[in-house]
Amino acid sequence: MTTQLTITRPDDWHLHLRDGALMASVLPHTAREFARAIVMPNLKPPVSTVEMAAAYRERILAALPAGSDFQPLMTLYLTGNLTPDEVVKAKNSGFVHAVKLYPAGATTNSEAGVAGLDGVMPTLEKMAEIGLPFLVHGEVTDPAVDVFDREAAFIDQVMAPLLQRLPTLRVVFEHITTKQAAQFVAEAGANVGATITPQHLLMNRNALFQGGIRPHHYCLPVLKREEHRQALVAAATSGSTKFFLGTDSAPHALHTKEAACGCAGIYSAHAALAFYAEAFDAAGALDKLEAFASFNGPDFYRLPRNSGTVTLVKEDWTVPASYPFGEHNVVPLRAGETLGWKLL
Ligand SMILES: NC(=O)N[C@@H](CC(=O)O)C(=O)O
Ligand SMILES: [Zn+2]
Ligand SMILES: [Zn+2]
Repeated sequence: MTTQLTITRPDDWHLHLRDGALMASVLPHTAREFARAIVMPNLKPPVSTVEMAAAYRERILAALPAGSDFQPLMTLYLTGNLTPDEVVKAKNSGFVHAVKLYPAGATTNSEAGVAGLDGVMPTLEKMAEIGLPFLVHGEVTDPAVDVFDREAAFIDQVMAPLLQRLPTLRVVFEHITTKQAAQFVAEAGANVGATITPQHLLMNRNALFQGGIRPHHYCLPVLKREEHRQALVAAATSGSTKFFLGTDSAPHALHTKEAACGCAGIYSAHAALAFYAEAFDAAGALDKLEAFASFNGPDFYRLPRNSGTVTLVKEDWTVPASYPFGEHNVVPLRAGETLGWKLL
């Protein structure tokens, strides 16, 4: 039985850091586990220009714990105003690594997103030309589509037509949650990859209603049936280079989760690698964790792999009931429960 695992220093390819005092509270968790992270731009107002991304990056760097060499990799929020010139500027900046699609109304702070892709085709064409990755929250927003079917519908209605139109566009299908998405990505060209979160590897939708309603298990895309969880585990542990680590750690203050209309987002940054180790261990695939966590992401983004290592040990520890989050608190995934893996 494996009791200790040393891997190349990993990165988180999908992270919400928020801003200000909230960011300062959660940033140390990510900086302890990861060398770099793709920082999502869904602030209010959204990070929609290179100038805004530069300023946000400076705020993150200023909030890092002393001695940390963590590097935030910035992204731009796709609004109807993002021009082809601005994506060229982004690519040339060296610190903006992608553009993010939030279909309007699909998720937290998506109001500024686009309703469809027709109006932004010149911008997407420019991205395909210069090789700037397009990160996609892949859910349709049509209220007539069942919430559990919105990702599968997105593949047929948006993702497949987009790639037919722009076959060389580099696309990351973010936080995939279904067997349809796993299969689509596996069968697509080398320009298409996907991130997978810890919660979608560890839980199915029963976790939303385990003995009562569980707001801290609610995220978007919402947890799916067990068959989908199994397909995601199979994809992550398959050895395919198309799938990589992206926690989608998305902190919300306790009172906004435990509410009549609670926010979507699961906080996992406090124990991200422990969660992935648990999922890969359960699948008997710990030997596949390093490529998923530390190689496939940088290779897709055409960035160097990290040097240095981190070590995980099979050792019980108890997750706190909450962590400070600015002047509030955030309830982490598995709050008050025991985890079997620990980052040294
Ligand atoms: N995943 C979530 O449930 N929430 C994310 C937004 C997102 O990634 O869709 C957030 O910013 O809170
Ligand atoms: Zn999303
Ligand atoms: Zn996200």
